Amino acid sequence: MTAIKYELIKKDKQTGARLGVVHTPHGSFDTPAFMPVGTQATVKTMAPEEVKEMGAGIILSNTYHLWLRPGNDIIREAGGLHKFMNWDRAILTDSGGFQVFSLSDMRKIEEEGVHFRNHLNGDKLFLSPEKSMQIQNDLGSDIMMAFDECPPFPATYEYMKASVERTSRWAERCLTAHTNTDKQGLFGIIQGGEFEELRKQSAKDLISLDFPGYAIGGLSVGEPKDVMNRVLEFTAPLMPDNKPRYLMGVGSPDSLIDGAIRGIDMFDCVLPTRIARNGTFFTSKGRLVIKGAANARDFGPIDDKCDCYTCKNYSRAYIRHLFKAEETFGMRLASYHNLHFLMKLMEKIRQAIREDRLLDFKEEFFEEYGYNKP
Ligand SMILES: O=c1[nH]cnc2c(CCNCC3CCCCC3)c3[nH]c(NCc4cccs4)nc3cc12
Ligand SMILES: [Zn+2]
Repeated sequence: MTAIKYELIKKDKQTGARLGVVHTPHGSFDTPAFMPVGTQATVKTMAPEEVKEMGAGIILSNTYHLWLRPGNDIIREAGGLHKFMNWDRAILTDSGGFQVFSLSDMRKIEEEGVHFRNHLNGDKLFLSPEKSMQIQNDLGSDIMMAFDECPPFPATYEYMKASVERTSRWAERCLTAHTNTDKQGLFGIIQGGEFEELRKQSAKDLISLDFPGYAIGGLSVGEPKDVMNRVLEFTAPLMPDNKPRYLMGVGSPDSLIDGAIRGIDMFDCVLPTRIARNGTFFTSKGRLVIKGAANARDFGPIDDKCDCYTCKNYSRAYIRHLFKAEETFGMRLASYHNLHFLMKLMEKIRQAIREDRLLDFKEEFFEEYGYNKP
């Protein structure tokens, strides 16, 4: 059987949303799904058991970081990333390319690959489609991402066209280099910025290579949300109906709902754990910054609509104290709640698709969250 299989359960009658299941060698997960990010082989401050109990069937880890530290050789010798980090469900690794574009300013893109400097010690480094496949193979992830260029936003049509054509050539090289083991699935990444012609060309090139799944790249890089939604509107329908669609780097609660409505199945974003570390919480009534003085004597939960461990056992006053005292337990409680909030949001989206009422759900959620406020 191929490493990755997508099972389409049903389509929402109101929108392009679909309910599905992705099957991997390390178990299956329901879609639309949010995938917690574990950049350096850990979902920051969370134990794997906690990530499991909040319902995650897949997490992400980062090829670029793990290649540099501790090194893909050490992880291979440890028996692979699942064993190394004690996570026995699915893992998706990115190609490492995006970090090169977002972390290292010193870089040179050539046909062969990308030359750049190690952001930790300044050493000269080189990453190519073949090198990326070798590292991901050593990590042993269930879903690997093709090596692509995520162009800067905005970019000229000429730059974007040349970039899309190179990304398509790199995708073919990834497929050739990919050991095509039954263990690992390789996803192609559709680029093209906001240009419909280029998105069509990128999709056509990649679909002809018959990947088990596809991602939409080049978004959530600073463009306005209506631009992202417009690009999704004409890009998602270009993608095979019977394969997973992964929107990279998204996102905030409104973007998760808007992405699901346009037919996206998989999402990843560093937001929930990143904002948790400075005491910002997702709640049903919008974001809450816990350090605000108003919370000093608030003995209620972070969110009275939430049933997570944090909200069942600790008050806003206590959590504010932990952050003011720089106690790391505060970051754990915040990470747990924020991840749980997004996992619960995805469950509500899946339920709304089952009931053919995703647009109604969006209205209700946006109203209560405060997205409709001017
Ligand atoms: O075209 C793309 N190609 C490849 N990766 C992309 C990513 C990284 C997705 N998360 C990877 C994770 C792997 C595991 C560790 C954490 C990242 C993107 N992230 C964003 N926006 C969010 C952004 C985050 C930072 C700057 S923009 N747009 C993205 C576009 C691309
Ligand atoms: Zn909670």
